[in-house]
Amino acid sequence: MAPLVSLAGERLGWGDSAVLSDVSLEIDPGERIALLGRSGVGKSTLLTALGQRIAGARVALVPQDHGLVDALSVFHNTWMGRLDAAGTARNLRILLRPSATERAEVETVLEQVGLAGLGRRRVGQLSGGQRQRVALARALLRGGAVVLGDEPVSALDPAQAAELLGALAGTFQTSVLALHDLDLALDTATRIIGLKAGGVVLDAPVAECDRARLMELYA
Ligand SMILES: Nc1ncnc2c1ncn2[C@@H]1O[C@H](COP(=O)(O)OP(=O)(O)OP(=O)(O)O)[C@@H](O)[C@H]1O
Repeated sequence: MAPLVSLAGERLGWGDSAVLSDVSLEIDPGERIALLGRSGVGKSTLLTALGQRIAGARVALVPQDHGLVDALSVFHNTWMGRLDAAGTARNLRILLRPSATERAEVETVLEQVGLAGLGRRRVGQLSGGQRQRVALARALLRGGAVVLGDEPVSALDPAQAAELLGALAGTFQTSVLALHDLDLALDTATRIIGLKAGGVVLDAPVAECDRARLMELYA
């Protein structure tokens, strides 16, 4: 089985400045990877690099800042996940007058994230947790083989977080999710990648990880 993406001794960063050095890893279809490490260590940098390098698979993103347009409705922000599936004319028509089918498709994912009935609400009027759930709904509507998420459930309570990670697992075969909740990582991932001091210092199946080992990433 060919890996989805393969990095070999790569230096990752922004412009001339390296954030991570000598990064070597392969990600296979079906893996559920939790990406861990202290704030600023380079989790977003690695996720960005993976998003740029995964070829031949449809990828959905849940960015840390949610990437929403406040002035638009929940429906429109959710539909953005599908913008690439239609031409400009159809997208403009959907922006102005979505069909019953398109509304129903969006409502299905809004129900999955607990936002049923809020399609007409402006995103600017939502709470932080609701905004994060719109970003998750957009990824679910987009669908595909892979989801890359940057703290995708950080604004949710533990039960909601577990439920929505389950929804992602039900839609996407492969996931790479930066998480800060170690228990959630241990409960939901198949593999843990830990970053520290400019590199990957842990890359192991979840069965070989426990809380103490993960805590070393934050020491
Ligand atoms: N878009 C960007 N342009 C330039 N530099 C960036 C960009 N994103 C992150 N950086 C820099 O890369 C370094 C690593 O940041 P990154 O966001 O990857 O860490 P992180 O582990 O995701 O942090 P956090 O947990 O706080 O989100 C930081 O020094 C940051 O300033």
